[in-house]
Amino acid sequence: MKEQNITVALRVRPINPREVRSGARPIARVVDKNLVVLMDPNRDSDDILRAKRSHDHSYMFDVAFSQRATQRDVYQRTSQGLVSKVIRGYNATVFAYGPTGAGKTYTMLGKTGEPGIMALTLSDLFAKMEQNQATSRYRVTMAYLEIYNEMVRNLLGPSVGILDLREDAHGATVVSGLTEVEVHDSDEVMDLLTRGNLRRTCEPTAVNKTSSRSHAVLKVTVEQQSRVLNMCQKIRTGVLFMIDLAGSERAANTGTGDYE
Ligand SMILES: Nc1ncnc2c1ncn2[C@@H]1O[C@H](COP(=O)(O)OP(=O)(O)OP(=O)(O)O)[C@@H](O)[C@H]1O
Repeated sequence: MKEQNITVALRVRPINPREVRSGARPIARVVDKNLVVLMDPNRDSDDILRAKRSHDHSYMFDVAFSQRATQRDVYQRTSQGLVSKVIRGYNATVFAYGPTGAGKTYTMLGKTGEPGIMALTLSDLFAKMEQNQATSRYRVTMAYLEIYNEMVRNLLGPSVGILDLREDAHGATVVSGLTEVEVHDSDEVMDLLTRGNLRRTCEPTAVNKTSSRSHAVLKVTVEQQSRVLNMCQKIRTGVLFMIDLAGSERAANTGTGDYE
């Protein structure tokens, strides 16, 4: 894929048994890796009078995934390239949005045996740092928070308190009191993510019985310093944000595509 600063990807999730029972059928078709056709749900090939009035719509993305795409396919073609950049001191953000039940949490977090983008990214990050151990020294910290009803909550702290947004001395917005934990391998990260997720605010919606009602933000900070003795050697810091936004029920019901 051509080098660019923003990649927009679309993933079509498989239709679920409940939708099949209610008479739904897939209308999104991924054509040619980055073109998605939304077929007119009212299209009826037997109805000759209306055949010419079908309102299919085509949309282009940087990359599009069909319902057959695996978690690793999605990771490799969206986020894998960011790992070496974050290690070199660049900042990057990966976020998922879409209506409730679209598959954001599945894509970002995954489930047992099907790890999502967060776990796959961190696992590669640690593997890459291991390869560079001889020449570089690293320190990795992570923080995990949720935003629910306009309130910021710490998902890794000893207790789930409400945190304040403040400005630091350089005018940057910071979350005051956010727990930053130093991590040493991807197992440790997975353990913290799992514990943090148990604290997330969940509530069933009409279309998703395991709906996460909050935005979850994972912040991973990588500090890198050369082992070659050089007094002028600066520490390079790269920050990776991975965000699972809460999906709007209104968007799911109306197909407006907006989100809360
Ligand atoms: N690509 C997929 N393959 C298999 N199952 C999927 C896929 N995408 C989503 N699902 C399943 O669909 C259901 C809804 O997905 P998920 O909870 O990720 O939606 P969401 O977009 O995060 O919704 P919300 O905004 O309500 O939290 C879950 O049971 C999830 O496991």
